Amino acid sequence: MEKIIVVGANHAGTASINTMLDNYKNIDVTVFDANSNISFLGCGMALWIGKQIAGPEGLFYSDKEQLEAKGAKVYMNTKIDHIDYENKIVHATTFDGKQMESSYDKLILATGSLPIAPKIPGADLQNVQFVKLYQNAQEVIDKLELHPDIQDIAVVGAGYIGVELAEAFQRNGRKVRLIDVASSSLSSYYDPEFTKLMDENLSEHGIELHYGECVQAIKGTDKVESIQTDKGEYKAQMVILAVGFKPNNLLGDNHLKLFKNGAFLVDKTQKTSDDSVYAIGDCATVYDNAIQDTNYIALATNAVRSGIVAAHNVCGTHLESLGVQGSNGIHIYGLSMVSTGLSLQKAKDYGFDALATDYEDLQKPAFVTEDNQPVNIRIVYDKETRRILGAQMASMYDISMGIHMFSLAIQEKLTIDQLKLLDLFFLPHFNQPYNYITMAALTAK
Ligand SMILES: Cc1cc2nc3c(=O)[nH]c(=O)nc-3n(C[C@H](O)[C@H](O)[C@H](O)COP(=O)(O)OP(=O)(O)OC[C@H]3O[C@@H](n4cnc5c(N)ncnc54)[C@H](O)[C@@H]3O)c2cc1C
Ligand SMILES: NC(=O)C1=CN([C@@H]2O[C@H](COP(=O)(O)OP(=O)(O)OC[C@H]3O[C@@H](n4cnc5c(N)ncnc54)[C@H](O)[C@@H]3O)[C@@H](O)[C@H]2O)C=CC1
Repeated sequence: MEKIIVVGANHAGTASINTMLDNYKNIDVTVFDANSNISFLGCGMALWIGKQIAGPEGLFYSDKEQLEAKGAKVYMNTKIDHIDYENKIVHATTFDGKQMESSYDKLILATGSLPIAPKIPGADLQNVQFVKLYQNAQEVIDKLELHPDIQDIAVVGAGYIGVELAEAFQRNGRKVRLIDVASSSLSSYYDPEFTKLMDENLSEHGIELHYGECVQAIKGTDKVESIQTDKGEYKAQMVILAVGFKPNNLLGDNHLKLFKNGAFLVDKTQKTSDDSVYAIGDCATVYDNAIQDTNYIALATNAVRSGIVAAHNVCGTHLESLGVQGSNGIHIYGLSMVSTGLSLQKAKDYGFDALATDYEDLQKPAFVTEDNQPVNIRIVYDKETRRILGAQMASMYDISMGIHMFSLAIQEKLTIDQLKLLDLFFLPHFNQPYNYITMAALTAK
């Protein structure tokens, strides 16, 4: 019987374990996770802090018992310290400090990512918080409930986590300052024409924006009292550090080949440079269809799909990943923004001779007065090949489903010209006969 070990049972690991156990017999699956819980949906953290959901109960979709009921052996609170790749043995420390080892035929690394820790004085003060695990969210919430004197919260990093938490803390009644070195929020996902909409939205709801500011120190005696940037010092009784993720490659041991940011380099079957070892989720690279090359994009959606792909390959069915576009979305005070592929700025940074076509219109014909909102769309494409490289959409209307089509367009290497006459249905309840997608494509240079 083939012995498979999975290290890490969060989104990527759980997807691979379920796929193996649901589809294959005669396999022996052993799982190790250093944490006490699995499958926490981090996206729910902001909703929980902002009191938009009652509590964290619904934010888990799997656990040790469910995986064991399917036949896996699951060791929680058990950290793999070292892997002997030559003899195919993992060495672990259990929750009660005991050492154990286990051998494998195939190994799946799903060790995820770690929050980047900015190297600044004061980062070890009380109430300086990372926000990745369920326990992190619980700690923040406990502190907010127990310490009403925490009134000023500085959120460092205006990426996805920072923006979502800024809204959450403001909804929780706190004064929020959002600090980023970049000149806007969400700068790696959207162009300024779109981030402007988000930043106006945040400002209108009382979030104080401090962009183009570099954090130099967090100050206080035991607890945080203020945060110092190159442009000013701001009161803060809590500081959230959300400046991105780095791949957790600690088990690579100079044995596995790494991508430039340290992620385990994998092929389209999720196999690493060692034939017996696969890597999935945030610890691994992805194939990025927008740039048609290897890349690193940390998202739960990628984690789940890469887990499915690895599971089939490990169990003997050849399956290649289709690649990803980094499709993502955010919803802040009713404003929905979705994007896929490259922004115009990013496309240029990658060396594309890129153009963008923009369009703004109402979602539905003007005679529809109910729930009819303006929509902004930008489609980014390559000037020479006309290949669609990315798309961004923003509206107070729920335009989220539209971006999936652009995700597929990038995956299938469609051109902006093919989009011009694409059959898109029309019904006034939903859209316009000359809808903004068609119009953006038709008006592309
Ligand atoms: C606040 C927040 C909101 C987010 N919102 C979204 C969203 O809306 N949409 C989206 O697509 N993505 C979102 N993400 C990103 C998403 O959570 C990650 O991409 C996803 O968690 C990656 O899953 P993973 O299983 O690869 O890694 P991780 O979630 O990092 O899990 C890795 C697992 O490996 C275990 N592990 C690590 N090392 C060892 C070891 N040595 N021994 C044993 N076990 C080990 C850890 O305990 C952990 O359980 C969000 C993240 C956060 C923090
Ligand atoms: N809705 C979604 O899809 C969500 C996705 N995620 C994913 O989780 C991962 C981690 O999210 P984030 O931590 O928000 O990363 P991020 O990459 O989205 O944003 C990090 C931000 O920190 C800024 N930054 C970097 N160094 C800084 C410094 N020293 N000082 C101030 N600002 C600094 C960057 O300019 C950037 O705006 C990302 O891959 C993200 O896509 C997280 C939350 C929600």
